[in-house]
Amino acid sequence: MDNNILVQNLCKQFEGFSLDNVSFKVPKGRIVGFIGENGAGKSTTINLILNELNKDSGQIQVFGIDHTIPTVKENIGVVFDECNFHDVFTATDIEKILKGIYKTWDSNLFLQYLKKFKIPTKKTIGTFSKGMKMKLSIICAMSHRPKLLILDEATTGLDPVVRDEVLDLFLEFIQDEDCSIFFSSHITSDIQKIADYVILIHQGKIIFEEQKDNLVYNYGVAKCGKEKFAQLSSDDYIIHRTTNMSVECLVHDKEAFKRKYKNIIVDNATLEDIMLFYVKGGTSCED
Ligand SMILES: Nc1ncnc2c1ncn2[C@@H]1O[C@H](COP(=O)(O)OP(=O)(O)OP(=O)(O)O)[C@@H](O)[C@H]1O
Repeated sequence: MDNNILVQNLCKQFEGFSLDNVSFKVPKGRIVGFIGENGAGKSTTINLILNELNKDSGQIQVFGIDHTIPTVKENIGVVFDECNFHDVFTATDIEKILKGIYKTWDSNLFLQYLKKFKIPTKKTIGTFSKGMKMKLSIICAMSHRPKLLILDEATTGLDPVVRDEVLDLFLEFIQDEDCSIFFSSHITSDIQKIADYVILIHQGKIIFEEQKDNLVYNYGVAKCGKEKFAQLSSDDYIIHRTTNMSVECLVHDKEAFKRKYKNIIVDNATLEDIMLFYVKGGTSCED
């Protein structure tokens, strides 16, 4: 079993939205970033994996077995974009509760994380800032030593310094080759920084599942005037969009493109650029 998550032909219909034949995998020892616009279907997919929602059809395996088998959840650490702990509790109270739930709870690890992220043990959560609540949620998800972390917008609300520390913690986590992280975020720079694979979902459909290095090292944005654009072969770019005077094209092999079209400027493409091309569209090359 090479994958900690395997999703095949997953479908879920809501009024006005459908998750449409979604398939992807989260390999062991890897971080997979899940990106897409608001309402694309990221949280729905995550809730289906966690069996918080019932699927209409398709298969979901976690750790090589059906995701509905109760023992599966014991090995998953989950963080949502909101802290679900009650305001009257302290971090120490939360520890007592979670210690009773998870057989693998590691109190020393929990205390180390609290210290590292400067979370007070005796103050009530009601007095915490949003960032402190987020950090506590992440710490709790990791302190029972899960094999899989599922994070839905978990770094939103953290300042850049703390985000960086948390991302380092995630990288440390997958040093154990059995562990994986499935990570949705609107902060594409976080995903660009730590993900091994990137999945883009748009309007309930998977647009691509790609190695991050392929996206950031090989994709590019070519910029030219309308006359030069008219001379391009449509096989050499994926999508184009027209601005007032010029045309921008997303290309999947910037070096090959530069060799063929020596007088056209090609910039590196960030994950955000790539996502915007696919999501906002432009004019696809078939048009
Ligand atoms: N329980 C539900 N009942 C009806 N519709 C739902 C339900 N949950 C989600 N939806 C709809 O499914 C669509 C996808 O929502 P989802 O929360 O999965 O998107 P998302 O990609 O996580 O978005 P965001 O980035 O804004 O969190 C939306 O149109 C939403 O209104």
